[in-house]
Amino acid sequence: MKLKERVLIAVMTGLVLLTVVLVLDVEMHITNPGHPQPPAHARVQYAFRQRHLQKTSNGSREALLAAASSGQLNAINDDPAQPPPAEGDAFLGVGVSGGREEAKPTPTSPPDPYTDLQKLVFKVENLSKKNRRRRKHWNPTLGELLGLDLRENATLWDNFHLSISRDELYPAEDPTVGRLLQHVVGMPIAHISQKEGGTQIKLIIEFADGGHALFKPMRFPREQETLKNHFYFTDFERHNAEIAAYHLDKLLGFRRAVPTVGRNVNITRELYALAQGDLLKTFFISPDNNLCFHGKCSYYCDTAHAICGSPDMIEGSFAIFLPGKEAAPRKVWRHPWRRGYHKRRKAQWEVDDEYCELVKEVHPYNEGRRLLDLMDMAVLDFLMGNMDRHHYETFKMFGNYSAPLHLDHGRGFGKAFHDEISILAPIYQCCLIRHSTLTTLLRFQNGPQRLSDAMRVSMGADPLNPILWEPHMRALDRRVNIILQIVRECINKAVDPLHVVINDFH
Ligand SMILES: Nc1ncnc2c1ncn2[C@@H]1O[C@H](COP(=O)(O)OP(=O)(O)OP(=O)(O)O)[C@@H](O)[C@H]1O
Ligand SMILES: [Mn+2]
Repeated sequence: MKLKERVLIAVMTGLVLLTVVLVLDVEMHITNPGHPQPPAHARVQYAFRQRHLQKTSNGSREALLAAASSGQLNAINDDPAQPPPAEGDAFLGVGVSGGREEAKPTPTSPPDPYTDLQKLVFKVENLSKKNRRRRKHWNPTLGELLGLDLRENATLWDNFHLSISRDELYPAEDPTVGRLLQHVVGMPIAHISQKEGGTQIKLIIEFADGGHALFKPMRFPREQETLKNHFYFTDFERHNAEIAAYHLDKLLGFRRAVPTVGRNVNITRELYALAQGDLLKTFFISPDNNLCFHGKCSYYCDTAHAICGSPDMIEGSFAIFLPGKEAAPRKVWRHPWRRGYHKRRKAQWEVDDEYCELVKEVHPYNEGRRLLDLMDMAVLDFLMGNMDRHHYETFKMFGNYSAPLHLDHGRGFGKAFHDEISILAPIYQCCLIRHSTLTTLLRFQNGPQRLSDAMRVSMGADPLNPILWEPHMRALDRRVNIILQIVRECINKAVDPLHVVINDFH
């Protein structure tokens, strides 16, 4: 093509593009006659300035709330850039997840049904039926221990708190949790404050009805993986991991993770308008005109790592708050398989294959359910790739035979293509697994509903669905198989397989 022709084509293309832009512009004016909507970014700036002026001229809480209710701070509609929650069946469909869906590889060989493990599970079951000395299992609730009855008109919050039992945070079939999570998605926010302790920013949200939740904001899109040169202890927290972990823990039958739900938050109206003190000082408008904040904490609470809206809408996870520490104090335990939290130092369990023998000797792992609970925790953490299990907590009131709480999963689901086998160290070093957990894993291995299918259904109810990037879903199924392989190896080398698979009636 000659130069002259090329120039001509370029000019023509330019003209066509200009016409398209003009037509679109005219159309926008036609659809909004008389109500020229300022662009969303401009509205954010306006609201930010309003709040800033309010703060400097009159710092009183009343003035701020008045400003908020008068609409000055409510000038922003819900962000049109944020799509509405996906339809109920969207999670089943293909291609609805913004390109996250990928073609599933066809398996080359059928999955191993682990018939050897199935037979063993069956045997353990029969044996426990035979020597059924099954004393009535004592499983009190917080309500019972505190002497507080659940009245007819009890709030959903009270219902949840008082029904927490020694064995689990919520009963399997109870509708309260589902209702409470729905409630949290719609409830107006009344107060916010930063949660002290912990490394990354978290807000305590107080709702208009007095209930509380722990809010972790979104930092990255779902497909972003843990940065290659980051350790587990410098990894950024992921709000969607908190949500997914709740569903995973529930599907595994543990019910030890705090119920958590996703919600879109308007930073201007729901955070900035309510922020105070040091937190308020960290709000700013980014060069791209988005409303940001970073709060105060020991990791990533600075301008370079701010949480930014689009332009002021942001996703976050809302974990139902546990009962106050005054009413139901908790005990914090150091996890025996805690990692080094240091860029060079290793923990003892990483260099000592006999480490479990030491753990088995010490309280509270030398009796009761706790050692098996650590095996369950390893299953949960391995499935989501969580290496950040440094401590765990229990309710003091339930004593040493209570289930541990599964808290803090923000660093799960960071590497979809890497399976971190060392997370299973408690299992392969102790060669121990709870009978009910092994049964559940075999069920997911053999279907008809695989773990990823069950997760898809369960998380489909969340307003921020899809919660996980597809490769993480495939990782779940792959990792079920890995756990079963490791249990098989344990059984093959065990003197007595009945010392590996334990039925403790939980
Ligand atoms: N739902 C909840 N209700 C009440 N307290 C909670 C809840 N979730 C977490 N906490 C408390 O807040 C602490 C910090 O939360 P979390 O561990 O999620 O944050 P973090 O920044 O990851 O902390 P860390 O850096 O210590 O791992 C927890 O150890 C726990 O005691
Ligand atoms: Mn953490």
